[in-house]
Amino acid sequence: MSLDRPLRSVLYIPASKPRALDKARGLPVDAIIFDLEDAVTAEEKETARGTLAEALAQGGYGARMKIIRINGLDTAWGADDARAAADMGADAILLPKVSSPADLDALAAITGDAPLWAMMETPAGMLNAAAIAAHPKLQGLVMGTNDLAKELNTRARADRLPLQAGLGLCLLAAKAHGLAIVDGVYNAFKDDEGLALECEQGRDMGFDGKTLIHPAQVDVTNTAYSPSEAEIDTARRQIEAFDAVEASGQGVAVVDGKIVENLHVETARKLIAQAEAIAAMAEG
Ligand SMILES: CC(C)(COP(=O)(O)OP(=O)(O)OC[C@H]1O[C@@H](n2cnc3c(N)ncnc32)[C@H](O)[C@@H]1OP(=O)(O)O)[C@@H](O)C(=O)NCCC(=O)NCCSC(=O)C[C@H](O)C(=O)O
Ligand SMILES: [Mg+2]
Repeated sequence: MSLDRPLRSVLYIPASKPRALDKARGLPVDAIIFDLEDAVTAEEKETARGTLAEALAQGGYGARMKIIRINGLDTAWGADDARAAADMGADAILLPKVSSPADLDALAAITGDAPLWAMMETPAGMLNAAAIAAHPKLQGLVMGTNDLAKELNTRARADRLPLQAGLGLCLLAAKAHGLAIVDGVYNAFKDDEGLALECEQGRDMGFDGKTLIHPAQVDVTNTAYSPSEAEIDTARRQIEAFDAVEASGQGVAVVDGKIVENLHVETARKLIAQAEAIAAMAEG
């Protein structure tokens, strides 16, 4: 069920803010999370639902993936959000604070066949990541690193050492079940250097992209999560070299002093496909 679309930049937009909802129509993001949860005050929850329904009915979001984050089903708004979201024509519905597959069962009982995504941001969610990722309606995981840090009572560190166990468990669960997985937000939205470092760490770890809170974070993130020219060049040379040795009956090529086997060629082909998908996305 792996998604073949780019998910480098996944921008949260408070569903209560018409100006931000409009601005996103022109931003080069791969996906949008229309947020009814934490970015919306209790007083605005009901009206935000209507504002979002209007914005989505109006359209204009192009090829960007449209994900609606509802409130938890244990809140006063969750069930109504879920019913409304199922009718808004989004690509997925995102449930916050998923701690077990039963949370997704409860949502699916309301939303029927709609594809689901899960926020991974509780200690129980980390421990149950494999069972959550196996849910038949689930297509993607979003790391909620702010909530996770709060629950774990960690202190913020640039290397995110206190979060690594949780990030790793969720990555393993997503990969084992062919799900998309995007990293948590970087709160200091004016700090491009810190964001670039965190993106690089996330990409090295295997995330498909990063969630964002402000338009100023989009370009840094898209660049960090796109294959570079050097990576594309190496991938092409690996494919060519392997094709050549294979034609002569051998199974191992050497490129830049490193061996290239079948599995490396698979990775290289995936990287080229990713670059092509990004180019197609840019063309709209
Ligand atoms: C962080 C902000 C409150 C800053 O808002 P503001 O001061 O209005 O920013 P700017 O004046 O710099 O905005 C410039 C223009 O950009 C538009 N804008 C701002 N943010 C967004 C956005 N997210 N999407 C689209 N457009 C946006 C403004 O409207 C301005 O437009 P214009 O006037 O036309 O030039 C604000 O950025 C914000 O609210 N961000 C979202 C915060 C949010 O979504 N939080 C919840 C998600 S994070 C989370 O929950 C993580 C997870 O659950 C966890 O546990 O980790
Ligand atoms: Mg959260």
